[in-house]
Amino acid sequence: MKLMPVFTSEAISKRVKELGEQITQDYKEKDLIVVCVLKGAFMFFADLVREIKLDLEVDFVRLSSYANKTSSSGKVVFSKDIEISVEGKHLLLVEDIVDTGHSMAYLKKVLTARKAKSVKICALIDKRERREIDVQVDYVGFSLEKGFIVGYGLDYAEQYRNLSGVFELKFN
Ligand SMILES: O=P(O)(O)OC[C@H]1O[C@H](OP(=O)(O)OP(=O)(O)O)[C@H](O)[C@@H]1O
Ligand code: HPA
Ligand SMILES: [Mg+2]
Repeated sequence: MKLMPVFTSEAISKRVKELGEQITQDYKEKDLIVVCVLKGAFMFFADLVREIKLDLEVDFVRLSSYANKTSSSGKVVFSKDIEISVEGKHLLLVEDIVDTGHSMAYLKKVLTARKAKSVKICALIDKRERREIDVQVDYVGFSLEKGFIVGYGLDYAEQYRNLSGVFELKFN
């Protein structure tokens, strides 16, 4: 296996700053909860919330997909739910990558049903090729057509999450 550089840590931090500025503008005077989708988003989330210059709350969710990783059946459940009551609050879901779209579609549906005032999605990477559900990614760090991506929180078999940059994993 080989790691091919895709985004350097410098490029990521520049983009995270821009996203933070945009989010800061959009959520002025609003009750905001920023939700980290574990585990992959932990690093992006930690950097992003520091670039959002607003009073906000943070919470964490973990989803587990019953699907095997190559062909998603779209079955998603919580393995850790958020703890803050979302009713009347604006939620920003922070993801590392949107791939088939099932995880975000599920989370958005469930949290909207709990009467959140709004539910938006911020993803470091919007990967288009395998999308199965049309889910709107409101804040996109980077768009990619395809490739298996690791680093900056993203894993392959739980490895590579601690890399500072983003890489494409080449299997041959
Ligand atoms: O758009 P989808 O096809 O639903 O896939 C995207 C999700 O899958 C990965 O999570 P994973 O289940 O690997 O958990 P992890 O974040 O703990 O690695 C990734 O981090 C996203 O959360
Ligand atoms: O490209 C990816 N990398 C890591 N995890 C993922 N989960 C869905 N797609 C990916
Ligand atoms: Mg993973």
